[in-house]
Amino acid sequence: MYKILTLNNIALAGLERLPRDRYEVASEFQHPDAILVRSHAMHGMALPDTLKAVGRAGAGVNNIPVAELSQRGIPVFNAPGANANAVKELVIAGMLLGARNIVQSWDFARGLEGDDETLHRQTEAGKKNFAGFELPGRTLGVVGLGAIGVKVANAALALGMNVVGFDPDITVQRAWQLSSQVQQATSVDDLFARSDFITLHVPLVEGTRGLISAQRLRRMREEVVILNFSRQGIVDDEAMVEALDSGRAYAYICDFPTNLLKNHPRVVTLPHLGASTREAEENCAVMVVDQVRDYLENGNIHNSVNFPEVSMPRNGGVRLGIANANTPNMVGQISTALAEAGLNIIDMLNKSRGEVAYTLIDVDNEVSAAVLERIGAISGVLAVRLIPGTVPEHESEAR
Ligand SMILES: NC(=O)c1ccc[n+]([C@@H]2O[C@H](COP(=O)([O-])OP(=O)(O)OC[C@H]3O[C@@H](n4cnc5c(N)ncnc54)[C@H](O)[C@@H]3O)[C@@H](O)[C@H]2O)c1
Ligand SMILES: O=C(O)[C@H](O)COP(=O)(O)O
Repeated sequence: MYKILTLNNIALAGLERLPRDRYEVASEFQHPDAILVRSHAMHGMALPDTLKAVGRAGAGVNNIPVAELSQRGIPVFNAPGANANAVKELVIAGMLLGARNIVQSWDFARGLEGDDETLHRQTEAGKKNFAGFELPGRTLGVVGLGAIGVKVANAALALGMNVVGFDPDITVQRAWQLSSQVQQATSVDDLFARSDFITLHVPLVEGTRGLISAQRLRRMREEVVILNFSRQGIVDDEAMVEALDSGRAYAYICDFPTNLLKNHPRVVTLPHLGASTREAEENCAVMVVDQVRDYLENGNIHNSVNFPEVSMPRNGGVRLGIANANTPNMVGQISTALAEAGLNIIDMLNKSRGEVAYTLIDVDNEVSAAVLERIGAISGVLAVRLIPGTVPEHESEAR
C-alpha cells in the first residue's frame, strides 16, 4: 500500500486516480511514500526517510526544498501549463482593473449614501475621478514567455495591444505557441522602456528576486501599470509604493497582499487567486497525481523539475530505479554489482540532468536486500528502489 501525504487540499479529480486497493491518502502520515502539495511551505520540514517523490499540483516550486530533495535522490514533479489559462484570465482582468480604476470606483459606489436620487447625483459628480484609459494601441511587456506568459501575450494581441516579450530561455515548444506579432525585447530593461503595462511570469529564483527595483521603476514609462501574478519578492514592494506615490506608476495589481500594499489606493491585491479555478485545480491534480503514480509504480519520470525525463515500458523483468550523482562510471559500478549477484540486465535507461542522473534497470530475477544494500553503498548513489510488480494493462492504457 502506498501512503500519500497531502499538505494542501488537492482536487478530488486527481486523488480519485489513486486506486483505493493500492493507495492511502491522508493529511497526516508518519511514513509517506509521496507528498502532494500546493503552496504549503515545505522548507524546514523534516523529510521522512520513506519519502520517494513530491508532487506540486501547480507551477511554482519555491515553497519546496528542491536542492535538498535532489541530494536525497527524490524527484519533485509539477504540472506545467495546467493552471496557465486561469492565470492568463486573471491577468487580463488585472489590466482592466488597473486601467479602469474598477476597484476604487466600486468602493466609491458602495460608499454612497442617501436616496436613489442623491446616489444618482453623487455618481454623476464623482465618476470623473475614476476615468481610465483603453487597452488597444498600448504596449504590454511580458517578462517570461513560459506556459502563462505566452497565453497572456497572445490574448493581449487579440485585445488590440502591442506586445513585447523577453525570455532568454524560451523553449522551442513555447516559441511555436507564441504569435509572431509579439516583438522581442533585447533585455528586461529594453522591455521596461517600451511598455505601458508590464506583467511578470517568471519563477522566484535568485536571478528574479527584486527584478522590479527602485532603479528600474525610475526608467519605466510614465504611468506604467505593473502586474505581478508570479511571486512576492520579484517586485520590490517599497519601491513600488514610492513609484505609485510619486505618480510615476499608475497602478500595481498583484496576487500577494502585504500590510504595505493591501490598503494602498493605487494597489489591488488579490489573495493568491491566480490558479484558483475549478478547472485549474483539477488539471493540476490530475497531471501531478498521474506523474507521481507512474513514478511510484514504474519508476518513470515525467515533468520533474530536478530529474531527467525517463520512461521505459515494462517488459516483465524485475525493475530497479536508482538516483545517482552525475559522475563517471556509476552505471559501470551498478551493473558490476548486478552481474556479481548473477543478475542479467534485460533493459536499461540512464539519463542525467545537471548534477543528478537516474537509471532504470530491468533484470531477469529477484533482487535480494543484500544486492540493494550493495548498490546503495556505492559512492554517489543517492537512492535505490525496487519497483514492485507491473501495472495492469487497462490502467497503463488509461493514462
Ligand atoms: N498567481 C498564481 O496563482 C500563479 C499560478 C501559476 C504560476 N504562478 C507563478 O508564475 C510562474 C510562471 O509560471 P509558468 O507556468 O508560466 O512557468 P514556466 O516555467 O512555463 O515559465 C517561466 C518562464 O520564465 C522564464 N524565465 C526565467 N527567468 C527569467 C528571467 N530572468 N527573465 C525572463 N524570463 C525568465 C523561463 O525561461 C520560462 O520560460 C511560476 O513559477 C509561479 O511562480 C503563479
Ligand atoms: O505556482 C502556482 O501554481 C500558483 O502559485 C498556484 O498556487 P496554489 O496551487 O497554491 O494556488
